[in-house]
Amino acid sequence: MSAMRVDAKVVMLGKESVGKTSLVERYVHHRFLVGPYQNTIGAAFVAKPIQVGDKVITLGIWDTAGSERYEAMSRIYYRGARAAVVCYGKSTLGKYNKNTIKSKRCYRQVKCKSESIGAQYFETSSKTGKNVGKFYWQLVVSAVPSEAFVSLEETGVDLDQKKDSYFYTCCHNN
Ligand SMILES: Nc1nc2c(ncn2[C@@H]2O[C@H](COP(=O)(O)OP(=O)(O)OP(=O)(O)O)[C@@H](O)[C@H]2O)c(=O)[nH]1
Repeated sequence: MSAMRVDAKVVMLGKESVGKTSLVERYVHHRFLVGPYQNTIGAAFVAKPIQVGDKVITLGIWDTAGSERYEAMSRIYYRGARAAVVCYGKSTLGKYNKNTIKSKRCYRQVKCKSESIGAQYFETSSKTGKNVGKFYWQLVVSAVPSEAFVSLEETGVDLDQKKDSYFYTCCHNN
């Protein structure tokens, strides 16, 4: 059996229950799982083939467990990753009234933090699918090495977009 070729490894990070698995599920299986919340144990791997022009590119996604119990293990999954996605849950921030000063300050802090490290910032909803496609396309463009694309011009990939490999994603997990 031949080993699967992965063009780019990406890692999903973030605290427990912020919506990492749901974001992967929405993209890979086009679904939103309802029912009792099941926390990830250790980490889960999923390979997602993507058609880019006439070539298929494979994104290897490591969905790490958010529970502090697995924090030491998560570091193993960073190694060799071409992009890291730091997820945080809107419900974590939104437990305050959205318009309170405290809540607004939290939003601003996350955006400032992402800007300060040159990360790209997205707000997504795995339930409705809002912004998920856009977010992953940007992730693919940033993470997949240029040589893996057949012709960047043909596929419409803008090389200028290929500089940032850190992402902050606010998941609408409320
Ligand atoms: N309404 C809504 N709920 C969401 C969304 N994304 C996630 N959730 C819910 O938030 C809870 C946690 O989602 P998960 O995707 O399992 O979270 P996780 O970050 O993978 O959690 P760990 O595996 O513990 O690290 C689940 O009950 C989801 O149904 C979303 O976009 N909208």
